[in-house]
Amino acid sequence: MNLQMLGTGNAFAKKYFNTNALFYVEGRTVMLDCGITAPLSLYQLNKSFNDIDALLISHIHADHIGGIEEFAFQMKFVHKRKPLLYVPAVLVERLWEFSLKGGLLQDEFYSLDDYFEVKLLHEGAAAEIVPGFKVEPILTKHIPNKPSFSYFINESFFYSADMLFDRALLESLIERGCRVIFHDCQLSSPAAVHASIDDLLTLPEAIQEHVWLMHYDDSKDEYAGQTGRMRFVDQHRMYNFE
Ligand SMILES: O=c1ccn([C@@H]2O[C@@H]3COP(=O)(O)O[C@H]3[C@H]2O)c(=O)[nH]1
Ligand SMILES: [Zn+2]
Ligand SMILES: [Zn+2]
Repeated sequence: MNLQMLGTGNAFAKKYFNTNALFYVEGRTVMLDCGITAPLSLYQLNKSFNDIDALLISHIHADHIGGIEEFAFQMKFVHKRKPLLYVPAVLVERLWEFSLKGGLLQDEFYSLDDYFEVKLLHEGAAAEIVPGFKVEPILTKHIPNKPSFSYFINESFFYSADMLFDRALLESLIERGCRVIFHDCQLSSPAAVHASIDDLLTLPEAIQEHVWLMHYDDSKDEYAGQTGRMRFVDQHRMYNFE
């Protein structure tokens, strides 16, 4: 499985773009989250939305879903194809009603299904969304009463969406065979709605070695050497994890 981040920054980052990912698996491309900066990042990589086979979303904040209107319009009117959209069932109505409907609703196009082949995911139920790419949605704490999902991929790779520090979850994933943890972070403390670097530094070094930090702000370089055994993920770099 190859992985390339469209961005590695937080919601307000200007240097690193929004934390959104491209997974390349057996000739297919899965996008995990499509934020405001995703269209420009794809363009910089010389890619188009037509290169995406499936979109998977974590939660409803613009740095994770703000690029979907352009994705939908480009697929309908430029590329004339309906891509797969995998969305946790609990998010599907609010994704349309509270976010996308304002732009996408027009005569003849009344719902998400008019733009996407919508497939529902369920918490804790792993689903092979393209061959060789199995995702287990895990409901993780982010904003009170606002569902947000992280994904355990192929029982070996954990991708936090936006989540508060959860030591017990990370320990249980390692016990289940997780070897790579891509985790959002807040560089400064105390953390409000993410895991702070200080939170993550309380993990034993044996777990820190598996942790790659993403969703950081534009002051990231000031934290070089202050992240224990944890490494920062770089935008647009190709990573291979088997
Ligand atoms: O209760 C709240 C809600 C939001 N926020 C900020 O807005 C951002 C929205 O995107 P995000 O989830 O990546 O990060 C969030 C935070 O930076 C916050 O600090 N406290
Ligand atoms: Zn975010
Ligand atoms: Zn968020």
